[in-house]
Amino acid sequence: MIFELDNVELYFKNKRILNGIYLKAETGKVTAILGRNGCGKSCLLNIAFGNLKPKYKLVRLDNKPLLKPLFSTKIAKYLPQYNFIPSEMKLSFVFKLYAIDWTIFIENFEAFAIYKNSKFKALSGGERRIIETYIILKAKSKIVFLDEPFSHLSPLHIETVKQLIEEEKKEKAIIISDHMYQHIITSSDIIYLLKNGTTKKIEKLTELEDYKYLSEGSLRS
Ligand SMILES: Nc1ncnc2c1ncn2[C@@H]1O[C@H](COP(=O)(O)OP(=O)(O)OP(=O)(O)O)[C@@H](O)[C@H]1O
Repeated sequence: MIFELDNVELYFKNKRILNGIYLKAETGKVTAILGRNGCGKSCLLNIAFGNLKPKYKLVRLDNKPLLKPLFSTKIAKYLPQYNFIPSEMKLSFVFKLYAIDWTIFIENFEAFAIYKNSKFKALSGGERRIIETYIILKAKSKIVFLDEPFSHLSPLHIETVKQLIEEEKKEKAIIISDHMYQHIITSSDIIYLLKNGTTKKIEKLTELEDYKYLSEGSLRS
């Protein structure tokens, strides 16, 4: 599947946040969006998913315009920055709801075995993030949006999530945004930099320094 987002213009009051956006993601690839705080990455993901209505936008799936919100097609899953699982919900129920195998999850995340009958609120911030990221990555879909999946995770868990992304991308188009640029660089196939409201496709990593997203020499360290 090929997902394209084109011609986006987003304003809040009179402030222009996004203009001249183009983004393409496809099955088998991880497409990343990098950019400074407040540049509009979350807005862009929300627009792509259909949660946020801008002044203009064009979404194409396999070259055909999509005229309804992407979420209504049920082919996409979206991990927001905030927790989306109700705090009173038991983990066993969450896994049943999304038709995800608890046993396989425990093979990857042994320490979570004790939580099967716990409520979501009993977990730490990072543990909640792992559950939500795992569910969004593993649930049935063709397109996955991940807004900051690495934040709050310890290094080993980041590596496990990166492996999951690598496995799931075989059957899905994955679009990811995160500030942990080293992890983005190692786990993505295509990178867009969001700057001054527009996307720039990064052909060489040094462009991240040229466009002042990274300070000079960051890529050498
Ligand atoms: N509902 C809203 N009303 C007004 N302004 C908003 C609203 N949502 C976002 N903004 C503004 O739009 C801009 C982009 O916000 P967004 O959350 O997309 O940034 P971001 O790149 O995801 O930032 P971060 O990396 O810090 O999470 C910011 O200047 C923000 O203040």
